[in-house]
Amino acid sequence: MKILVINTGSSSLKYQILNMKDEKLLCKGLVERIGGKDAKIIHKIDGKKHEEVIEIKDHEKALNEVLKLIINNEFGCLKDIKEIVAVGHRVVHGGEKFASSVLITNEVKKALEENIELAPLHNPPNLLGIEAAEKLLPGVPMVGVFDTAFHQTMPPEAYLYPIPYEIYHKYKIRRYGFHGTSHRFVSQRAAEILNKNIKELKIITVHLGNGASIAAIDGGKVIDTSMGFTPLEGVVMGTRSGDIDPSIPIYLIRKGYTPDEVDNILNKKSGMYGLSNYLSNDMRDIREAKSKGDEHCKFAIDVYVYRIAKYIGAYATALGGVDAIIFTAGVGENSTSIRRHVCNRLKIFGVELDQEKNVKLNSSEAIISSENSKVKVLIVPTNEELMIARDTKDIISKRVEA
Ligand SMILES: Nc1ncnc2c1ncn2[C@@H]1O[C@H](COP(=O)(O)OP(=O)(O)O)[C@@H](O)[C@H]1O
Ligand SMILES: CC(=O)OP(=O)(O)O
Ligand SMILES: [Mg+2]
Repeated sequence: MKILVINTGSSSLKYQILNMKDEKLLCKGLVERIGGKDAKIIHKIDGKKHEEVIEIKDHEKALNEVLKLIINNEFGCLKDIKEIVAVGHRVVHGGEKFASSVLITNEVKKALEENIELAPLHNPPNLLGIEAAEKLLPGVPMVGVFDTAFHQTMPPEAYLYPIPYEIYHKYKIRRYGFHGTSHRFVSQRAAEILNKNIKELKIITVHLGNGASIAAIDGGKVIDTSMGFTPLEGVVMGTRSGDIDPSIPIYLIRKGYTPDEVDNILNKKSGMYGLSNYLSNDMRDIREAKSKGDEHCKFAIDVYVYRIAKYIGAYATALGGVDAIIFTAGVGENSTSIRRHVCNRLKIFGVELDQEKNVKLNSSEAIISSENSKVKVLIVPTNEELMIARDTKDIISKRVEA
């Protein structure tokens, strides 16, 4: 059973083909700079990389190029596109409607369109990806897997903002939470690694990618998470501010900035990029500059770490204890120093890293706390695509049975 997984951004499309008989990854890739004359396709199969730079005007053309590569004699992983039995799509905002993955129907698409306003950066490209796949793979069932779904178990005390109810009801302004597919994958995997029933575990998952979020998971269910109404709230991210005083945007607008300009500053020019004085949004560049004495980059890392530790402290309280802390995504999986700095601030909870394991087992799936640590600390590489493929397989199998 071969499944195509698609994750579309506003100017990018990531894809994977998995054989769900044994969950083997057959090929994967990324199209960047969709909409431009110099779009780039990076396609990988069996550790080999194939790159193309061509003009790609929209998501449909991008997917068309991807499908051509997938069946290419030299770089492909399928003989015929008809081998794809289903497509799983990452959809960022499912609103209050979707607490689990669904077969995509016209009604589901309508509901997604209604959610566009809630996630203007993420949902429109997700819909474009669905429409492109429907056109190019007619009749193939499609499944939507929502970033928000895993967080739908949050209690009202965590998802309600202290603003008038009429605003919540009228505009659906509440905490939704994102990266749910990743938090779900790594928490379940951590329970397996620890050889424990997830129902007995209090876990804090720390997803530090370009976007970043933290979740408090009690017995397998999310009770709180740091992203909110949109993926802008919470910890410091690559280019997003995370938590700030809500008066700041109002103040800037009164000073003459337009709402779009403020939106652009907070989503694209803030976070590590803003704090590093526009050096980079990439932790590797910031670390390097810090080691050469760049002050802005030193502060950027200090703020980044401090805020992550603050959230973990708050979530340990929310959970009434913590058994395991899981680091995942680009920074969480690959930055030994960020994990070290964060854990150094968590000694009050009995967190103790095994410094040697933290370095030696970097980027792999591993327990990196010391024998004496009261809290287990793990690195679990995330795999949102595998989770999406699993959900897609489950849903279409049920559909065939019914
Ligand atoms: N070796 C590394 N050390 C530190 N940070 C890294 C390393 N490799 C990747 N990263 C960070 O991970 C980020 C990308 O994370 P990723 O989870 O792939 O993000 P996204 O899925 O949001 O694009 C990069 O911007 C970079 O900051
Ligand atoms: C929801 C979100 O922030 O996703 P990403 O990290 O892919 O930008
Ligand atoms: Mg990601």
